Amino acid sequence: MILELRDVSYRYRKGALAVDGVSLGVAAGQSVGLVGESGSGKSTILKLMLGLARPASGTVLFDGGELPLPAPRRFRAAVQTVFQDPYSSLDPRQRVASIVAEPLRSLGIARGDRARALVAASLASVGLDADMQGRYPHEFSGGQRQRIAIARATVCHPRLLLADEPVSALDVTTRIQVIDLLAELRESQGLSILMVSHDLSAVAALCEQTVLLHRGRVVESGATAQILSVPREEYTRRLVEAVPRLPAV
Ligand SMILES: Nc1ncnc2c1ncn2[C@@H]1O[C@H](COP(=O)(O)OP(=O)(O)OP(=O)(O)O)[C@@H](O)[C@H]1O
Repeated sequence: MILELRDVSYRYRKGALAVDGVSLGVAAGQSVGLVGESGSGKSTILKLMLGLARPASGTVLFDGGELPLPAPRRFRAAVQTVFQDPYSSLDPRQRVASIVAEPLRSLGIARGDRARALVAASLASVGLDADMQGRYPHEFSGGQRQRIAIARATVCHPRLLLADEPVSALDVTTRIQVIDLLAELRESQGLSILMVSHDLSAVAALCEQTVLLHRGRVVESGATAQILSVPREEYTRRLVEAVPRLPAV
């Protein structure tokens, strides 16, 4: 496993358990969807996986060893993130080239010509022209902004991408394009993906494995196709029924 939670629990101050004995992991080459209704604990699990919160009990493992906090550089080079809102996640004062180069700078991976070449390659891999590098985020649509965010997250060739509702803020057509792009990067770069979503159809289109959360607990996990075709839990059935039209898995 690249990243794994083992029997992890977490409680916000004065609150009930937001994450209650959760075990899940992403192995090399795997794509996992983390699905659940609002408040089920998805964001908290992402924080725990990123080393941004310390579990009350249980262990977060990176490459089989306990993840030290703060997360070390080798973790940050291996695990990158894409967030839901492509409008707030890109610094409006920076040009695209500088935004995409950020992980190369902060992780000390590359500078100068080498960095420029990596940025150009990363933009090409998400379908953006090299001449867009000098522009600012406000000049782009939501879908293009999410492509820029994905270029930034993959410029340092991470092994695992944690995507937090990456298509929820996009319209339906753009959603499909961004999911297709993530699937393409998974194939071409051998990228593992953990996608958090409340939308089972997005998960069905990208993730072979699904983990279903309800009130901080895992209620189902396994092959996505299996979970969608034979939902065992009433909660899963409700989520499946809430999806208007599922693409073929
Ligand atoms: N900062 C916080 N302080 C106290 N309680 C919190 C905090 N953040 C989340 N919670 C609680 O923890 C539980 C899990 O929330 P979490 O945000 O992880 O769920 P989620 O599945 O990501 O929801 P959403 O889809 O709405 O983002 C909820 O009961 C929530 O109210």
